[in-house]
Amino acid sequence: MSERPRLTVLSGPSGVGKSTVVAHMRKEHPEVWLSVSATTRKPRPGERHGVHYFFVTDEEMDKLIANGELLEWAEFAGNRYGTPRAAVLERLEAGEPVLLEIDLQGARQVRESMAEAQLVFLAPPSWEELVRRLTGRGTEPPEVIERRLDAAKVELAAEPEFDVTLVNTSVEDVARELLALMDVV
Ligand SMILES: Nc1nc2c(ncn2[C@@H]2O[C@H](COP(=O)(O)OP(=O)(O)O)[C@@H](O)[C@H]2O)c(=O)[nH]1
Ligand SMILES: Nc1ncnc2c1ncn2[C@@H]1O[C@H](COP(=O)(O)OP(=O)(O)O)[C@@H](O)[C@H]1O
Repeated sequence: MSERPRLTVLSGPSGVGKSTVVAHMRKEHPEVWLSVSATTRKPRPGERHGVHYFFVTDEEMDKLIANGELLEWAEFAGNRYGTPRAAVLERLEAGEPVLLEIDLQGARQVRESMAEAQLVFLAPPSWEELVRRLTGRGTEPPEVIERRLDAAKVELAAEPEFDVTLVNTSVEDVARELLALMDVV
């Protein structure tokens, strides 16, 4: 039996390329299960309920938290995000690799509650490139970008807390490295 951790957390600043890397990886390995988070953020064009996120109201999020239905949750740049607990535990019990794409505060909570989790930090090649990617994505207005860049400074400083750092220069390379860390290939 594999000794590798089965729960992998991918974190990194907004705009570094987490979603892009995960989408690339799952195109070739659809068997890799990614947890779908609940969020109070409004959907971006093209985002679908139940696929990218479960888009919930503030009241619904209050209930999920109060009922202990989230494995972890955090407020990020003015919205709340959380990982539904039941689906993750089901997959882990079935022995399947599980991937969470969550922020630094969430990663810290997972480390506390699941010591066997593997924490992976996705870093940008440079600060300038991070700004370029976040701005170039064109999904947020300037004041939201500013807020996310402030959060990015805190997240970049926390990189040493992670087990592994991958630098997102090439999406293909990072996707391959992540699969290897998850013991999928
Ligand atoms: N703690 C926590 N963070 C999450 C969760 N889902 C998403 N996030 C993080 O929230 C941050 C903002 O996500 P999002 O609004 O989709 O922006 P994007 O990452 O720039 O595309 C990112 O760092 C996500 O990884 C979750 O369930 N829990
Ligand atoms: N390795 C890369 N090289 C160049 N651009 C990238 C790379 N990875 C992602 N991007 C681009 O950067 C932007 C932010 O990526 P995204 O996956 O939305 O980031 P995140 O999920 O971390 O917020 C997108 O426009 C994406 O196409």
